Amino acid sequence: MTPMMQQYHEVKRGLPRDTLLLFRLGDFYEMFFEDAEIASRLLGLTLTKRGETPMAGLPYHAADNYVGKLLAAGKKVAICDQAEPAKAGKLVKRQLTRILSPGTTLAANQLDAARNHYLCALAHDKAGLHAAWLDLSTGEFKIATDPRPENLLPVLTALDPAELTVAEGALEAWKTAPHEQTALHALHHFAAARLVTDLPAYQFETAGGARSVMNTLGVLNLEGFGLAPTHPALGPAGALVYYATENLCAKPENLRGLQEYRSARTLLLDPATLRNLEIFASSRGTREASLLAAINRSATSAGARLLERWLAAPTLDLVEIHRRQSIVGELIQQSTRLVDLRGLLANVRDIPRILGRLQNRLRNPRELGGIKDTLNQLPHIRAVLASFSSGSQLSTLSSQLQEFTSLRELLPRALAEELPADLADGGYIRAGYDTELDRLRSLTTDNKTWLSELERAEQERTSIRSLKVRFTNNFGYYIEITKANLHLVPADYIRRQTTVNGERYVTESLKQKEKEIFHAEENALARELELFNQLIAAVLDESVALAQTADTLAELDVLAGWAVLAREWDYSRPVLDDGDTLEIVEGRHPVVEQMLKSPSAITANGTSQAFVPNDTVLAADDAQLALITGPNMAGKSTYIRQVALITLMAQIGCWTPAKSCRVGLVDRIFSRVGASDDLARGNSTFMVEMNETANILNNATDRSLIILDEIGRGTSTYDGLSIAWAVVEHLHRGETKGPRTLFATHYQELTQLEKHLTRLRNFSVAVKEWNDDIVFVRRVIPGAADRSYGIQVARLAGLPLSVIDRAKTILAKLETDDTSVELPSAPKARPKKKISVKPDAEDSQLSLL
Ligand SMILES: Nc1ncnc2c1ncn2[C@@H]1O[C@H](COP(=O)(O)OP(=O)(O)OP(=O)(O)O)[C@@H](O)[C@H]1O
Repeated sequence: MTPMMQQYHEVKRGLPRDTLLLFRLGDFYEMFFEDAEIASRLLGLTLTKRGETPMAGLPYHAADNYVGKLLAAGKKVAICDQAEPAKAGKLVKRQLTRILSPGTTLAANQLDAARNHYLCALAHDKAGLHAAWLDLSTGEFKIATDPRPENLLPVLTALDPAELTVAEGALEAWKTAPHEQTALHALHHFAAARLVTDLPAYQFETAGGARSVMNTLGVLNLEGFGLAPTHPALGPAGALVYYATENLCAKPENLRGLQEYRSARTLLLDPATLRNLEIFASSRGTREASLLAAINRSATSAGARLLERWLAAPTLDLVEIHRRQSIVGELIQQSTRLVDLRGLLANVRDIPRILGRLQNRLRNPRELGGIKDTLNQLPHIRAVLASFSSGSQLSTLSSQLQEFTSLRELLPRALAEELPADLADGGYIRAGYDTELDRLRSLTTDNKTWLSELERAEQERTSIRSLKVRFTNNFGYYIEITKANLHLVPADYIRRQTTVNGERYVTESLKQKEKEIFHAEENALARELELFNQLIAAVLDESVALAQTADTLAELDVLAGWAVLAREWDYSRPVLDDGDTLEIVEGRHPVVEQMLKSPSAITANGTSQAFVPNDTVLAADDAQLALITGPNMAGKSTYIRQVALITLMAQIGCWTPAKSCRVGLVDRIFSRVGASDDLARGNSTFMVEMNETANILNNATDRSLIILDEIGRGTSTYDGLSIAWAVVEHLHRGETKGPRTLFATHYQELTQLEKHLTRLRNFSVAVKEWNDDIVFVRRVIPGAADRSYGIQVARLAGLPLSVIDRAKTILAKLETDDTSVELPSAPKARPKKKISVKPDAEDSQLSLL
């Protein structure tokens, strides 16, 4: 084995398995053996062979892009660089620079700017679920523990980590847990869908975790973060720090602290609800048409990420909600200033991620340029904010923005106008900033003038007018003489190379000058680097203040975006309190409303359908349960979703699409909507529906908001009806109150429950009949619907007329028959009584045949 191959194997041996090693050889990163085969397949690189060794290479300057693709394919990539300048004939030292994995990458082009990027560690024991999560690109670091995994899984799902770490064997243990341990199965379900990295179990021990966390944060104890050293989530936190350190090949330098997340302080949105209500992604999996997209008007990526965090864990803190609302209110008042502010924010760069890279040794001149541009905006932003009334929430926010006077003066003075992406290119320090650098640079320019003068002088001396002084990377400087003039070449020329058209020569003085030029360039680059490092140090000295200012800017950005949104769509400020009512006057669905106005929804004659607003009144102890019936396509699902979305928007501090709205704080929003199946994991549509319903019935409190759409539809009519019925009764079971619930159904029979369940109210979505047609008016009105118009809607959908006619005949027959069933065993205070339900479909069908 060659010494270089030995070096390769030594590095490779130390890597975790499944990690591709990119080994720097000159201007290329090479991969060998199986790595070469995998990478050539994933990246479309040519697979070559040296001897028996398969290899594939990629140019080092394009590495970021290729690595991005490998990470996206779920691979981990180790980068091994040359640790000293190469010398001919000598094996250069090489060292592992960093390992990149989907959860620990920091390069801007490998991260979605508008999304947080979490690495998460999980451990489960008798005391419950312990979790830690870390966004290495911004330094956000949190832990949480909860005896009930169900309380943590919602927020973890919303965070959508790019990578998980668990103790070896944990995944298998969760998978094979006894069937009734549903929490463990949910945990397995959550983990199995992601990239999971196993770590030895001892990395998850609490005491060791506490030590490595303190060590990384540079603190002597965790009291400053309000955490005891025995907090069980310190185990996973330690595992995260260990894994990040391994990957960065250094301690992560940008962790700012450790915060505890408490589920009791946030509105929980369980995973099914996040999906059903299309909070972060639409049902098609795109961000477009999600609630997030509908309410995001941020001008900066840090703002977009903050909004994502607010939505993932809406607060239950009324003071905080009111603070956000008031700032939106102040901004709305001053429309021209709001426009100015947004213009300034658009020039704010991604400071949290820039700092993350600078602190973790990923440095290039453009990052400093980003800081410079942002700092330039600060005085203007503060000036705009100062023109709002003093003593307000906005002025408090403004006071958290620092000015960084000396950095703001230093960076524009030091940095050139155009910045290269690579330090090696040089030229990023402005002329006039440093006299030493200017002197070194002038040597280079002087030398270049010398070269052009040499060319002129040699042309004269030799009488060869085509004589040229040229430069290539391989040969350095030389004099080029064409074939026709070779007889004129003076004796002191030294021949170096023959080309197709002529010969290349050097002279002693040219060789000497070449040395001087290279030396001067090298010295200039070295001086630039020195100055660059001083600038980085000056920036990092302010890193804490910069990070705080960046947080404030992100907040301002989200809130200014909401002010624009509220103006654009005529939103109003909701009233939030700790009561348990929910009143919405003229509420609209934020996403559907925007879609109806989108260019694609505008018809050929230039009109678009307007969204029809509707009211809602719910109260835990009064109108607790709204049962909504109505024809297909009438707007039931839209209506119940809009209530949930308005509530959620209100609780993150956003204004809401309603004329007015009052929300008594909600601790959880649950939803069971539509039919989705999970066939890949062995669950039928009905099973998913029942799982989700079970979760709601087991976990809802009197403070929760529940929306249920067509419960029981996935099974036979009677089974479905009975289940729906029992679910309604269960939700109404409290003596005086229960969770605020909206229940949309096609089971007309359920409307009769209004007579027996005191807190149930019937509503329906009205339609108008026109001959045999129906017209949707989208109005929710009190009282039950009388029929479901399924056949008319089916006709609108284009079912063949013969089928429609036949269906009508069958329906007429079914409706003339009558049978009765007993009410299921009644909850107290309900007299036993018979109500009519549809006849047994099976029998009647037979008689029709
Ligand atoms: N208030 C409204 N204003 C305008 N358009 C609406 C309104 N509500 C619903 N729509 C439109 O009507 C369509 C059907 O609504 P939705 O899916 O809520 O009906 P549904 O009653 O739940 O139907 P089904 O019972 O068949 O599931 C929606 O796609 C939406 O575009």
